[in-house]
Amino acid sequence: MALKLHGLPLSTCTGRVLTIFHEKSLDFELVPVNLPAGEHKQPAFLAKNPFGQIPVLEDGDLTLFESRAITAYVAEKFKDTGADLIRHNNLKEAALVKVWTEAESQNFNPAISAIVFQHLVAPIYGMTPDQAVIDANLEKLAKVLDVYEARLSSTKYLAGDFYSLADLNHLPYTHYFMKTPWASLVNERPHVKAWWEDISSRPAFKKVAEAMTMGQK
Ligand SMILES: N[C@@H](CCC(=O)N[C@@H](CSO)C(=O)NCC(=O)O)C(=O)O
Repeated sequence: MALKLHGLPLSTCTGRVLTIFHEKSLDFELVPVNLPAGEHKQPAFLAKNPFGQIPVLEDGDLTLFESRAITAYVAEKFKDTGADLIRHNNLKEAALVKVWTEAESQNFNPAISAIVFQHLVAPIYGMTPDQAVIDANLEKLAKVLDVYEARLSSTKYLAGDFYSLADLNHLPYTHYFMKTPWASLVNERPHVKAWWEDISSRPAFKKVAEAMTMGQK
């Protein structure tokens, strides 16, 4: 068993890696990390990821952290297995996958992750959601989704007319966002809505989504 993933099934960033594992039908071992007990801040885990966060992937003597770097590694290593997620035979398509993968990390993620944290995660830790933070990030997310709506009116997926790593990296946070009172931000944009329904209905993600609940239905 070469692939050992340290994380939790309900974790968004762990979910990115679990999703590509299923897209490629890879064997792997999921090693739970006890976040409530602070295991991820202990020396043994910090030796794997000095930033003290999940997920971490161990593949033989290679240890990786940062979920998007991990999904890119898996997509490259297993580029001839299962779905082609990085378009390695087409330089232009591969470049557009990189553009929209960065767009997720740099523009989409900061806004959506703040909303999901405040609304779903903070209460788990006994904290009151900060509505001002939510409102500010809803405004940012709306602007990002306007860009997505325009893009998706000309291509089926973000990088082109093919599903790619760029779409995959969006799945976990959007899954939780759709459980918040602001799912209309996606649903009121027809191309974004159709894109979300398409990518979230892929069998690989449906398997992962089953475990992605934070107490709510
Ligand atoms: N940029 C990194 C973020 C990892 C992260 O936030 N991990 C969270 C759980 S993800 O839901 C985490 O480990 N939180 C605990 C903490 O930060 O202390 C990545 O993409 O891997």
